[in-house]
Amino acid sequence: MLLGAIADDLTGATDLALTLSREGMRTVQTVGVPPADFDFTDIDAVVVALKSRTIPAAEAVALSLDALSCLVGAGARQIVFKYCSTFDSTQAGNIGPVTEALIDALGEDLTIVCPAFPTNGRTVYRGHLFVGDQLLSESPMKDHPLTPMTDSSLVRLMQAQTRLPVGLVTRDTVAKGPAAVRDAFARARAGGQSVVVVDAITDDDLRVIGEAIADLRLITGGSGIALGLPENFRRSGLLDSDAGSRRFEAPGGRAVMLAGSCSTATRGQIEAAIAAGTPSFTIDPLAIADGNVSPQEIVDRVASETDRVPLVYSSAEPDRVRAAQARLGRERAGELVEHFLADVAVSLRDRGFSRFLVAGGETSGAVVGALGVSALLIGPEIDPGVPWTHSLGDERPVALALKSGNFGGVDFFSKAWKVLA
Ligand SMILES: Nc1ncnc2c1ncn2[C@@H]1O[C@H](COP(=O)(O)OP(=O)(O)O)[C@@H](O)[C@H]1O
Ligand SMILES: O=C(O)[C@@H](O)C(=O)COP(=O)(O)O
Repeated sequence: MLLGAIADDLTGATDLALTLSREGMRTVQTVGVPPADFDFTDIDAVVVALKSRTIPAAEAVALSLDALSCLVGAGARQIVFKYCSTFDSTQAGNIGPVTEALIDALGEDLTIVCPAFPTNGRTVYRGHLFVGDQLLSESPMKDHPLTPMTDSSLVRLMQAQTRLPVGLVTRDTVAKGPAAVRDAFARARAGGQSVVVVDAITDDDLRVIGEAIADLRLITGGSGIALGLPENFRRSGLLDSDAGSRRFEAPGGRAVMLAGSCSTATRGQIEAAIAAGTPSFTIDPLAIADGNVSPQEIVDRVASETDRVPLVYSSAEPDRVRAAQARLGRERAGELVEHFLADVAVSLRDRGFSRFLVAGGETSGAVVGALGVSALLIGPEIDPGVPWTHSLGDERPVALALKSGNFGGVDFFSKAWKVLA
């Protein structure tokens, strides 16, 4: 085992695991901290998926430290703390507190912050995070149900969450190459900074940074920051370039799509799927709270759709989300939907469904947790950042496409099934 990663949500973990496997590392994703008897043989990278993005900071720290000690115990030479490419967090955390705990535990004096993922339009320039052509704070992320992002300055966002002094390495330096970036790190250290935001607007920038961070034991960022890491291990003779990946065999069986993401991208994908004739069932947190809809009722309706892959969704536009939250509270509204969709998934699996497409990071965490999946093998990419996966070590294996809310083209809900066919 060379590289260990701790991801703050499930879809984020899958995104990172896809990058690492595409760059030639034999990668396994675990759901939660692997058990003591987990077999790390023939694995180059392990990505531990937590559900720690929006839980209380102290719990996120404790879980992340557990994951760290497991990964370091298994031999990981480098640790990546993976968070969202849109820096999803609140002033209380959890990116700052977790980074601080990991840097302390590893006894390191410097780490970087780099959520850039240029392929999906996330770029960092002069420390400001862009989503496509918009600043983060002007992007649809300003209306996220759990982590509305209202600032775009990564230095300010990070500094609000940590007592560690935060600095910045700008694109001008990155453009000069890895040695210049390493010099900038040395200057940051000398100036007492232990966290530096690093600009990146292209994959080439990420590969330059990747080379410059070869000796950092802790790296924090989005999946893009992992682009250049496998090459470091190859260069130092630790990673076998011929290591074959394990065969991906998705179980056959009935399929369903479950969406709890309210992102603009997911809502567009739902609209396109419905327009194309997908049987769909919408659920609403207020209806769940009032007992006006039950998982069993939805399961019966889904099971009766035998011609096309049905879609169950709670996704709604910001006004409706705000109305539900005003009555139920932000957390309860989210939990009601997550539990509902998780119950639907479990009942469908009991009825023989074995292929699940889930939209939304928190939603995926809830569904996969309820299905009792403990590890995932990464399969073919559907769209950037989203692969098919299948469960490992399960008596009733399932195929899972776990879509980050913001990812995927407008035809994602039909393309996914073509990729699996
Ligand atoms: N109609 C709704 N009203 C309020 N909250 C909702 C609604 N639908 C879904 N949610 C909640 O919004 C959150 C969406 O987060 P997540 O699943 O991570 O999606 P994304 O990947 O887009 O961030 C979940 O907690 C989900 O349960
Ligand atoms: O980095 C990203 O954007 C994703 O990998 C990610 O973390 C997804 O989170 P959700 O949007 O909550 O699914």
